[in-house]
Order: sequence, then structure tokens, then C-alpha cells
Amino acid sequence: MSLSPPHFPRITCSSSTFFIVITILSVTIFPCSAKSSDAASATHRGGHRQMSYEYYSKSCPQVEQLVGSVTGQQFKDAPISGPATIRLFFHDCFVQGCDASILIDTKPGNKELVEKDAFDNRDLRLEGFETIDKAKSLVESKCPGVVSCADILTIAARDFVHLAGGPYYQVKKGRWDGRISTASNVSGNIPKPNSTLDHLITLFATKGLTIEDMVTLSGAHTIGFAHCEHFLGRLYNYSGTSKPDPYVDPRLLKSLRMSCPEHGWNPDVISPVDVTTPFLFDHAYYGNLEARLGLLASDEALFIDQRTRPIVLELGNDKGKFFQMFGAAMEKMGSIGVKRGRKHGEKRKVCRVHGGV
Ligand code: HEM
Ligand SMILES: [Ca+2]
Ligand SMILES: [Ca+2]
Repeated sequence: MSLSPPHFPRITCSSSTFFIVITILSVTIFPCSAKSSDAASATHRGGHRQMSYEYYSKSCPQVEQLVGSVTGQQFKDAPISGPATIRLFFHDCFVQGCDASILIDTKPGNKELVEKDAFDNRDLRLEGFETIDKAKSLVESKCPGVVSCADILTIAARDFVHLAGGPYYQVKKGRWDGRISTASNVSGNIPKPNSTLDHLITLFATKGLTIEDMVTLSGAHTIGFAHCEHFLGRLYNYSGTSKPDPYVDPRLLKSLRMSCPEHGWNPDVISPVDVTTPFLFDHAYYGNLEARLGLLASDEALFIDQRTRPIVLELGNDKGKFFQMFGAAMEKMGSIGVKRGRKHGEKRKVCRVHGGV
């Protein structure tokens, strides 16, 4: 693989926030984009039913087409909505289950912070939230009070996986939205890029996910971007050694150090997590790990550790297998802590605000 030297595109936007995207293989400039700082009482037929593929077949048979029209348009207008929404789905499911708790806005005048305000959610992009707002409002206009935000998020994440070139898998529906969203519930539930593999394995296990699921789901890092702060330690002072992480390819190290200088790095600079094909949902992510081209320590750790290396090698060699396993793992993640029925949940009118059914 040939790596060209990095360039330093800089764009100034009319808005105060801007992104610089630097890949080591090509230079991509992102259009200006804001950074995230972040039902009616129609009786749902069979409100307590188990989740199923046909859940809305009578109450809103066109729900997937409706969401699909929004995700398709978003993908054209702002492709970053793809990784943004997939990550949003993950961060939702890992805190209080897949119940759209991540979508709730703080009430004006209310001091208590909601999930999206938590430190570990600071990098969730606005585009993910906006996609769900648009999809929900279209769905509400056709099937008022029927479809949960949690189901819309699940469908949208699947759509974006497929739109970016990944597998199309069916999703079960029937989640209700959560009645609770507090920042204090987030801590400890969202993995960190410098978490040890032991910690990651334990955390995923508490969500009912196996080591295989974890490695497979990490394959979502085949698209999307990360800010310098998440990998800076690897570039200059790995585990307090004052040296770079030996598991960073020297060419990648050089490139990343230029994008993210040790002192005075720009908090808006982002780098692709999959350094080879950041816009394509493929299995290149796993091959990169083998070549020491993983961006986050938590990515590279999957190759370094003997418990996960065989899975990385297998998925890196077999795109079909990765696609099949990814769909299955997303379904599994999508059933974490699901709430059913109005005793435990709600169907919101607007995904950012509690209340509805
Ligand atoms: C295994 C533990 C994981 C860790 C430690 C981790 C950590 C991170 C970090 C630090 C970022 C960069 C955020 C930023 O700087 O803006 C990121 C991005 C991303 N993560 Fe993960 N992640 C993990 C698992 C997952 C899973 C399971 C999924 C989904 C199935 C996922 C989907 C994504 C996506 C799509 C992005 C790109 C977001 C964007 O470009 O806006 N991650 N992750
Ligand atoms: Ca949640
Ligand atoms: Ca890729």
C-alpha cells in the first residue's frame, strides 16, 4: 500500500465550527458542519407483543419506506449522518437499553442533565439526531402515535449501514421509548478508546454481548471519524512511556502526528477510523488492524490480544462472514433492555421530548 504524505486543508466556514478531515491515503475536506456539543394516544394494537419483523404491519405498514426516504436523502445531503446515526444507536442501546433515551433534550430551566449532555456523549454529531427528527416527523404525519423513536433509530442505523455499502438485514420492531434520560446513567456504560480489552469484554458481557459480538460490532468503525483527543496518547506518550504506541505503523504515526500535534492540537480535527476506506462499509477495518493501521487503541487491541485476534483475522478474510455476523450482532445489540408497553415506556410525539402515549 502506498501512503501519500498528508496535506493540510483548512476551510473556514461561516459558522464558527469547522472540520478538517485528513486521511493518510487521500485528502478529503468535509463541508462545514456543526459539531454535536452536543403519540398521540392511538392504541397500539397489541402493545405488549414481543418484538417482531411485522410489528407495524397493520398499524403502519409503510414505516420502513418512510424512514428509508429520509435516510436516503440524508445520505445524499450529509453522508456523515451515516456514522453519526450508527454510533447514536450504539450509545442509546448501551445506556438503559434501546429506548431512545439518548434523544431526550434537557427541559428548559431544568438543571438535571440528560444523557446526551454526558461527557461520554460529547462527540455524538448533530446529524444523527437530525436524521431521527426528520424520520419521526414524517412517520408521525402518516401514522400518528404508533411508531417509537427507538424503532426509528434502529431502522435508520440499518439503512445507513446498507447505504454505505454494508449488509441489509431485517430489523425487529416493537420497542417502546424510555421515560428516563439522565447524564448520570451514562458513566461506565460507554466504552473508552483506552479501555483495556478485559474491561471491554466485561462491559459488553454485561449487555449480553459476547467477545465475537464485540469484535463484529467494532467493525462499524469501518466508517466515520475520530477527534485527536481519542488517539493522542498513542502518538506521543503511550502508557506513560513518553514513546508512541509500537502498534502504530510508522507512516500512520507520522501522518497522525502532523494532523494532531502534541501541543496545540485542534479539537475540531478529525481522522478516519478506517484509514483506508472511511466512507465505505466494508471489512477493510480488520485488515488495517493486522497492518497496525488501527486508529484507536481499542481497535488495535482486538488484533493484539490472542482472545480476539482469530476473529479479526477471520472477518478480515471474509467479507461475507463479516456482513452476516454484523447484521446478527446489530439485532442482538438492538434487543438490549427493550421496554414494552406503557407501564414501562412511552411512544413520544417528538423524539426529544418525553410524553405521548
Ligand atoms: C468497542 C468499543 C468502542 C469504543 C471504545 C469506541 C470508541 C469510539 C470513539 C472514541 C469514536 C470517535 C468519536 C469522535 O471522536 O467523534 C468512535 C466513533 C465511532 N464509533 Fe465507536 N467505539 C466502540 C464501539 C462501537 C460500536 C459497537 C459501534 C456501532 C455498532 C461504533 C460505532 C462508531 C461509529 C460509526 C463511529 C464514527 C462516528 C462519526 O464519524 O461520527 N463504535 N467510537
Ligand atoms: Ca437508551
Ligand atoms: Ca471502510
